[in-house]
Amino acid sequence: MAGKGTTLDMSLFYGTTEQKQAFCRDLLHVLRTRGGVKLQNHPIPDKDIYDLFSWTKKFFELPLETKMKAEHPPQANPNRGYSYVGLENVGAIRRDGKITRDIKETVDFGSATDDLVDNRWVPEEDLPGFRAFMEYFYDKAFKAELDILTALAIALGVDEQHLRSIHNRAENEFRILHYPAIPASDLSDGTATRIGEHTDFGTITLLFQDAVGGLQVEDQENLGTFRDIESASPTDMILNIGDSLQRLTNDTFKAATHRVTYPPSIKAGDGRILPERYSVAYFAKPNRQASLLPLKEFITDSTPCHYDDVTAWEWNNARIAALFGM
Ligand SMILES: O=C(O)CCC(=O)C(=O)O
Ligand SMILES: [Fe+2]
Repeated sequence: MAGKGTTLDMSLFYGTTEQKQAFCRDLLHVLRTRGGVKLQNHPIPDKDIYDLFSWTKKFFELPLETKMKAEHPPQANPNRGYSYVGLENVGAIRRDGKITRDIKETVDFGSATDDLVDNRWVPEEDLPGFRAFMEYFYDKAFKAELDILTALAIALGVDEQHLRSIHNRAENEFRILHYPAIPASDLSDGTATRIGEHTDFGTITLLFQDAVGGLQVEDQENLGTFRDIESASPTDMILNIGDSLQRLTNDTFKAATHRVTYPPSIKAGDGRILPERYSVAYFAKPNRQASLLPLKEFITDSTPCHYDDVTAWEWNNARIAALFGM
């Protein structure tokens, strides 16, 4: 297998025909068994990712009243703008009905050319250059997304053009996250965490994290077992499968449950402070009007269709409403 374990070298995708085939095959294998994969030498330049983290930090370091100028509405839609600690609780979607608070603050963005909802920005003079950089990065991530979708289409033997065409409007969501420093003991009774267990709603998520750690993904071959995903560098791209790809592939891919908790080196009883953590997630989604009915390649006599027909937008809205306790 090319690459080590859960890390793959995406430059192979741009190499010879054999290298490209091997990369696609390995990508499929790791995603199906582990639920997530780390990509190195992917098409987003390292400098852009270092700049992304530096802008992210600058945003969250603004005074609260400045950040609130770009406030996320108190309800799920439109999912745009700044959510202060406590506004959104991913754990609210737990099946047992209990709420676990997420100790995080976030900003959600969409495409700059989205014709349905506008982004919410702090005034340019409060953080000059932030908006231009975020719009630039959104585009870079979109191009990387299309190449990864092509690789998945090749690996799965599905129509590459079709998969790309149902993602061609870039109706994606992009989020920067800051987990403030907190005493490890705050997480010990289960009423609070960094981000509760969940699956993402879209097709694939491209995730970047700093060196703090704490991200865990459920192993697809040992459900209930979560593996720590650590990045050698913030430029590592962590790729997860979301609900929409599970539906489109009729459960060939399962959406990977993940969460963020203590870094591996810190335990609840340590009396230590969890250092602050920054991460960035790019949620690639099908076009809002695209059907999430499984693709024809995944429906056979022995594997009937597992899902009803819903549009990507209907699915997104049903899932996101739960995060705001609606
Ligand atoms: O912070 C992270 O590493 C994960 C964030 C995440 O899972 C999300 O925002 O959906
Ligand atoms: Fe997530």
